Amino acid sequence: SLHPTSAPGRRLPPGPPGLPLLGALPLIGPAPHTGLTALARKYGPVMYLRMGTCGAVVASSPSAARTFLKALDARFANRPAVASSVDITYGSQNMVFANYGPKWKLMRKLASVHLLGARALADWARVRRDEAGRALRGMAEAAEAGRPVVVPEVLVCALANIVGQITVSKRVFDVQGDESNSYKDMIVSLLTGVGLFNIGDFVPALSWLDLQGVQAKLRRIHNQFDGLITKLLAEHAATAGDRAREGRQDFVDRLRASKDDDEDGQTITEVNIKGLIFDMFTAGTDTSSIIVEWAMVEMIKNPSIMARAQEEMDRVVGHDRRLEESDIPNLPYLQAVCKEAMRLHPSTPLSLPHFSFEECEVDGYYVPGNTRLLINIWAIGRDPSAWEDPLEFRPERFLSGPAAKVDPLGNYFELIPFGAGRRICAGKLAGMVFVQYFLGTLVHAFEWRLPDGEEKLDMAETFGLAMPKAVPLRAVVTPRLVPAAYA
Ligand code: HEM
Repeated sequence: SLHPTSAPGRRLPPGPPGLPLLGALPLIGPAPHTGLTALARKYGPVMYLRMGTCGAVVASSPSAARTFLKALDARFANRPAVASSVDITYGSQNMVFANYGPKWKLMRKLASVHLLGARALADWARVRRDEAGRALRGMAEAAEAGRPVVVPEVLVCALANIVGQITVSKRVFDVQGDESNSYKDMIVSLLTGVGLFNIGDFVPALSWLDLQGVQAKLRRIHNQFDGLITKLLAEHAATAGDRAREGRQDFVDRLRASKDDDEDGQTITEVNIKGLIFDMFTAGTDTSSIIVEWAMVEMIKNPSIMARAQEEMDRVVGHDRRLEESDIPNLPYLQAVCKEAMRLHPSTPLSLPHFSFEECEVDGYYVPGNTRLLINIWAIGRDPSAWEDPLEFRPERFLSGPAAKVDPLGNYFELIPFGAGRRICAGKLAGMVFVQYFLGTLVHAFEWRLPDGEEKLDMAETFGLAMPKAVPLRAVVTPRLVPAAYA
């Protein structure tokens, strides 16, 4: 049998019985993070679910996450082979879906050295500042014209332009002429595609129920996205001379230059380069935007939190200039708001799926080989035994008391928006900067209110891989700084 429950001494972790063919899938429901949270209340923080042909363990408490992402980290450091990874990520030749091995290690190292590590991040601060400035100008224009701003659109545009510039020296949302729309469309369908294909990662039931439609969409998105990357790379090659003259290398230039740097006999291929560009656009834009959007929603809902954040900024930054990244260390309340948004609204509520090829023992239970691991980051952030009044948005909890020492970077298992262990988010430092800098900039530069007649905030979540607000936040903004700060 695929599930050797009856073997002596092989007791699986507790879990729901489920149906013969689908296993526990029908019990999870359309919003898997909440469905799995409800199941964990019944079966405990380490659960085993039979799902079709492949079982899954689900970790739903800080200590269960520690068990899997610390003690058993290496064993579970692979990714399951799912339709999405095969169809959309060049057969898992990117970083996000690569199994734990020397090629993954090399891609992670190169991404850290050239793009995402602390030094590389400091190198391209200018790009972030420039894009934040453009976003501010666009919003100030909307304010003048009496138009509401759509927060996730502003953010995704800025973040995709940042990622485009640092990877291939291109502002993907700002191409002149006819090309502009097709770039935009491709990026947008790519981003919605992320949600789409990842439903299948976690809940094969959904792709099982709509198998044909999903597969067809996946292939369409892959072709569109591959077309975009191919085009970006062709333009990149055509402009290589200009960049060489200006001494300005982007990520792809640096990857190409490192091609002879074999590590364990590994070489970065052209397909790996495409896969890495794919990773940066998909993993690097929506994730940060979602957290900033939810933080804005919570602050508009709780005016006293908005007021306290603005007070702090007015004291530290003033009204004569816009907020800079160098101000962030002096803005502890802003930092606390970001942590609280990451706790209640983690952008990937079930992280990314991990996978173990080999069997192992967990807390005296037997976990078979070829098992997926799901970490319910969403449930962990709301765990009542780890958090006081877990459902309340209260940034103050990070200023004093037991949570004051907690950071979200994988060191404290009660707050792991980026995951933890060796597969922790490769862009966690970039994600922190994006969230703090863009949220800070938006809150410092404008007063916020909901459009007339739309004063009721809809808090519904959508679930794909990522968890955006179901209804994008639209708001009316009024500048609160001197005009020169928006120039
Ligand atoms: C606040 C923003 C972000 C959040 C909350 C976030 C969250 C996550 C999570 C939960 C994972 C899965 C960890 C695991 O498998 O255990 C992940 C993986 C990853 N993230 Fe992020 N992320 C963010 C921003 C970024 C950015 C800005 C980039 C790059 C530009 C990025 C690149 C990646 C990559 C490449 C992986 C795969 C790592 C691997 O498989 O080894 N992320 N992220």
